[in-house]
Amino acid sequence: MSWSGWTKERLLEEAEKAMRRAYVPYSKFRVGAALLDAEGRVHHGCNVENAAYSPSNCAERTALFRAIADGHAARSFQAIAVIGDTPQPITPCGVCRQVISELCAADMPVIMGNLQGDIRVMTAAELLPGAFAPSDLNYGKKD
Ligand SMILES: O=c1ccn([C@H]2C[C@H](O)[C@@H](CO)O2)c(=O)[nH]1
Ligand SMILES: [Zn+2]
Repeated sequence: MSWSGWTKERLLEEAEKAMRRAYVPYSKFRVGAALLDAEGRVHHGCNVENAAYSPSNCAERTALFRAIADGHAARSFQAIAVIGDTPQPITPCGVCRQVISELCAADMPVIMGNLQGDIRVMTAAELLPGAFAPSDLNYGKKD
């Protein structure tokens, strides 16, 4: 079994639990994420909005930042599942794609789902070809 015994469906169930905890007074659009770490444990994330709108954080970034803050190494994660009440499997926003591209391995699966049970899987690299990368920061620097 892949992913420490977890399946896409069970990770999406965990993401759906997190979805219920979303703080979304403005959009009323709940999103949940479940990030699987190297030890097979799940870190939940939900979207957390703000009256000033731009400080709002997506479910995917909440889960990733939470796991990093808990001491998990960047690019050590096995998978992330994301779910929303969308007609097709939910698709991460551009900001989250950029964060996923830095904090997850290029071949890490991103499992996208909706409440009807539709599932789509893409790798982190497929979600953001040409991402701005840490190596771009140092290009051309003398020391
Ligand atoms: O993949 C996504 C897409 C959107 N949102 C959030 C941002 C905002 O709070 C609400 C509406 O865009 O959904 C996520 O958390 N993840
Ligand atoms: Zn996002």
